[in-house]
Amino acid sequence: MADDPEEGMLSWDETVFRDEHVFEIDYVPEVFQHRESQLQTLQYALRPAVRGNRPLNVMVRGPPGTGKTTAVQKLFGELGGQRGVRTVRVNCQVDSTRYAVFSRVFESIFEYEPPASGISFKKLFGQVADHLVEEEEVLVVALDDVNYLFYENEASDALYSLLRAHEAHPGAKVGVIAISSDLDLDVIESLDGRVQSVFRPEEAYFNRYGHDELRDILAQRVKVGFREGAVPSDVLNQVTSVTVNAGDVRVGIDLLRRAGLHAESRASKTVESEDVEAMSEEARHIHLARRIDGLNDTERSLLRVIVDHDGKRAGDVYEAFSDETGLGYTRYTEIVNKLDQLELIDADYEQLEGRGRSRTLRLAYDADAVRERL
Ligand SMILES: Nc1ncnc2c1ncn2[C@@H]1O[C@H](COP(=O)(O)OP(=O)(O)OP(=O)(O)O)[C@@H](O)[C@H]1O
Repeated sequence: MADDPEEGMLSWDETVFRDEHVFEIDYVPEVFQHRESQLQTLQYALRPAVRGNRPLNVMVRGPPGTGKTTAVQKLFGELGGQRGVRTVRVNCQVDSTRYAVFSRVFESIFEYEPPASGISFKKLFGQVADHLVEEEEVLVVALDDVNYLFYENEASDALYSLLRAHEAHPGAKVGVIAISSDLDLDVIESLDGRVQSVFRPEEAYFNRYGHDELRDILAQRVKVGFREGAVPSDVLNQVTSVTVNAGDVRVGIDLLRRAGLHAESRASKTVESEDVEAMSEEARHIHLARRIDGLNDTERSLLRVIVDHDGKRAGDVYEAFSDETGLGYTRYTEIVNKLDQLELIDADYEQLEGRGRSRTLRLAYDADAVRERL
């Protein structure tokens, strides 16, 4: 058999994976290590809900891919089983207005979507609150990626309504977990004074994982996701290094999956260093892909225009943008600011000779990499 050229090769129906699903974004890992203190803070804050009382609010912060969403999902998984507690996670990247946030809560409670138009916010809010009071349910809302509510200038209104629900509707008990991955955004400071006075949250900070923590997490994913022996330890080390540099577990998880598929395309039973190398570039761009996915058509149009006018002055870019979309300067500036906050572009002021200050718009990524994902 030693001479068999087929040895070590995959046949067409074989795979290096045991369970490929564990590499998908909606997978909630069974083993969740290295977040004990953050989980404790969340548990402490939410415990009153189990006893029928209003929980403490929590501000969860930390860079992308540090387990914030997963921690909340894990706790919600446990809490959701308790009578009298309703948990709702809202992805503010998708639902980025107060109305959309409450629609999501409504949908979770009544199991159908509220009519898209024709129902006022007040009514929507009233129905949610009445339900909580009548059913004696405590509501815990996680506003995931809450930074997007700030970009749309909806954060103060949304939080105000949630936090003061009990004033308009006595007996309604609502707690909020606000999750932000935008470290430049001072959430509390950016809220209106009227909201600041009622939002004094507990804080849970999710720092970046260190090298060894990342290796543990990725090793665990390899264990459940790959067949035994398919990922040798030096390959795992290589994936860990790429992940440490990116600082986001997602990069490592995505890289493992892609490297596995690449190995399969070579009909190899094991993932090798060359598979990781071939796929590293793609995995590093995972943030870029995610950020672009969250943009609407107009925002994409502007990004496309900037790709073609990389490094030009804001005024010149505006002309091209307005030719294409017919939109005005105010809307244009709002979108520029959003793309800047998302770190897709750098919009920095520069002193121009004799003309005062002007902003220059530069892509934060390689133009081809952006174009491919638009
Ligand atoms: N301690 C951990 N153990 C196992 N998997 C983890 C751990 N931390 C993060 N992950 C995984 O990393 C990925 C990203 O985690 P998660 O979505 O929770 O991060 P996040 O901090 O909410 O990111 P973002 O701010 O970008 O939304 C998920 O696939 C998650 O399963």
